[in-house]
Amino acid sequence: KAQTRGSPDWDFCYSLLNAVSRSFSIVIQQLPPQLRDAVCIFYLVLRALDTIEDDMTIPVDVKVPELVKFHTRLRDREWKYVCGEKDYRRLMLNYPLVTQAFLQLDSVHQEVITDIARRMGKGMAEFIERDVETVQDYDLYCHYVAGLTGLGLVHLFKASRLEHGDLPDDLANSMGLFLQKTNIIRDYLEDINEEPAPRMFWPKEIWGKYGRVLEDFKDPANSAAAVQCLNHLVLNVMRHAVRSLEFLSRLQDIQVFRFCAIPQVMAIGTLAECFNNPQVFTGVVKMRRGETAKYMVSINSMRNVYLAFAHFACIMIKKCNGPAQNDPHATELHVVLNEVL
Ligand SMILES: COc1cccc([C@H]2O[C@H](CC(=O)N[C@@H](CC(=O)O)C(=O)O)C(=O)N(CC(C)(C)C)c3ccc(Cl)cc32)c1OC
Repeated sequence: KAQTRGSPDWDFCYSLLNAVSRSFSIVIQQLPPQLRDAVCIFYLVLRALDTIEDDMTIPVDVKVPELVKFHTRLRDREWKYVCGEKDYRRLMLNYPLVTQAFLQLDSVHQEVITDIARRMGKGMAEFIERDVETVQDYDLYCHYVAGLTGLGLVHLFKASRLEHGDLPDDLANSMGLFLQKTNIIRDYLEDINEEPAPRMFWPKEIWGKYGRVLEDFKDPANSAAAVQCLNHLVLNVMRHAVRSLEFLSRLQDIQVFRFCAIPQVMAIGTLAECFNNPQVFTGVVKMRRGETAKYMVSINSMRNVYLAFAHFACIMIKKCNGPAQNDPHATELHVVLNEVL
């Protein structure tokens, strides 16, 4: 194509991707060429939208219109909105380079990314003005910020003609909820200590059964109640595991499969670490580094995904039969885990 305004700086876009998504950028770069650039730009576009949503120094009356209008900026070569910290700030400062690359994508890919950015920005704006109270709010918020990403990716897979199977919205949505809810659970301490103002997404309908205010769980004296709340939330997210496996089982391209499966395996590994673990309230619980690397190379088949899911499900079942045996939700988790198995 005749480059009307200089060719996009793809090296810069991929260096930004490496900066903002650590291990995951490697998996994106292994995608087939007809999908790789679209996913790289989709990731950076969503990361920019997320950076605006996350920046607590932006006044609400400025942030809400910015989020709602974000999708109209995708074609504006001059637009940038400098906010956020560190590598995310570098993304926002250099955002016109992302726009230049976005405008080189196939028009179908541009349309998918624009539609998701529009719906996500609108959803984020809705939750700037109200908190996550009920479990229904929790599912809706996670649908907006993560489920929509899953839906958009399915459209990109189809447009690139790499996937032809039936990948319905509720399965794609579950892929997002499984990842987002896991992050929300894992990041309790990081989020509640956030300056200048914490933004918490734990649904009050659940945590309200275990404490008066979310901060109560930071107090070691409330550790038993905090862990019971944590286990209740792990049970809630594990309900999406079966749909996540169903989605993965329908994929046809091996690189698309790895791209989708690796984050899901990391998520259930994180959940197994977090379940019944009081350290969630004193530090950030992560999978052991060696385990992450092992799964990055070994997740090449549905068989290996089942083995990984079964491995982590058994870790949680052992906790249900051991230290968590008196936890009211451990019994129900046992049922959900047996479904996974
Ligand atoms: C079918 O759906 C998917 C299939 C494959 C991957 C993802 C999903 O996985 C990463 C994985 C990732 O980004 N991992 C990070 C670790 C971390 O940030 O915790 C990393 O390894 O650096 C992730 O976390 N999110 C962010 C959301 C969950 C909000 C969607 C994400 C953001 C943009 C895109 Cl294009 C994709 C994803 C999917 O999205 C649901």
